Amino acid sequence: MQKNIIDTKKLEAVLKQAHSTAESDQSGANASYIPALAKVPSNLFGLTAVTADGTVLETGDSSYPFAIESISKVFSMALVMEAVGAQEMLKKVGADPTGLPFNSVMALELHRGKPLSPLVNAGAMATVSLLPAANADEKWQKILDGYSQFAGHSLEVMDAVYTSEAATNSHNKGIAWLMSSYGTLYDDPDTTCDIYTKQCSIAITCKDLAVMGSTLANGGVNPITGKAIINPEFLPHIFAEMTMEGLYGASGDFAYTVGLPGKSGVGGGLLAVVPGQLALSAFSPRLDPIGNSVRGQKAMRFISDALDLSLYR
Ligand SMILES: NC(=O)CC[C@H](N)C(=O)O
Repeated sequence: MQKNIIDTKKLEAVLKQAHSTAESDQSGANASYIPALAKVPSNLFGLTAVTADGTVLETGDSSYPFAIESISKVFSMALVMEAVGAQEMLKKVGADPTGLPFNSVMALELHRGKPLSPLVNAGAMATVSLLPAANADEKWQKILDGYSQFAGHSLEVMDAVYTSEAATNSHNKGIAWLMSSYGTLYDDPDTTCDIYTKQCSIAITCKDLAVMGSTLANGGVNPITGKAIINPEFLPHIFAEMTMEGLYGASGDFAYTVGLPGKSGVGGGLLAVVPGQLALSAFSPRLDPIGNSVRGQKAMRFISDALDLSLYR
């Protein structure tokens, strides 16, 4: 694929400026509906950029492990498209914003159980349910291996987060069962919700996240390991969906101000991708009311402005 590699000296300087600009913002709060996430030190803040030719630039707390949470939805979407194709994803899960919170039951009710997007909880569980596997263990292994390939090394579940989330995920279980009642979930609801919960509990660092994103930026080839992880034909669908629903009710705001496909997680992670060029990641646990990292969004806005990265220019 055509690469247009950015000036890394400039990128490094901008990353540092973005960090010091966004750092003063102490607004927002850790996610508290998952008790383990409430305990993460709120003041942590890391930023990383990985270019499509594998240069890694980091600043702040970029090697602190945190839970991937909803950013996982992007990588499960990729793995499942690889297995069942883009048309099947579109037909069974959808590709539209819900206009409602990420765990909205009403969004499902309004569309006869169709989740609309693989990037909301319902759609992410539908996505997991579509992954072909002989049993739950094999399915989980496929997901964990797939994410590890994106990151370029073996990833692991954060047990404290998984235990905490599994003990408090009755709302997600309800969503899985509701989809099952509509015929829009394609595997056992409890098993599917459990695998989804586990995928959300995978530990990553800011650097891991930017490497995972750079694999998307680099035509599906991990620029660090050189391994082809995903067929490039799926990338435009992933980027489109990240743009439409990656930050839920703030996706439009993010497209308007940053102009890049993005994805947030309630663990405080945020990913943005410049196709063909680089991926940017942020980690800062304080979230806005929608569930997106406050400093992460601020930093991405700063970097996009400074380097003129919006895809809509
Ligand atoms: N937006 C998020 O990161 C939500 C993920 C979280 N695991 C949940 O299901 O609620």
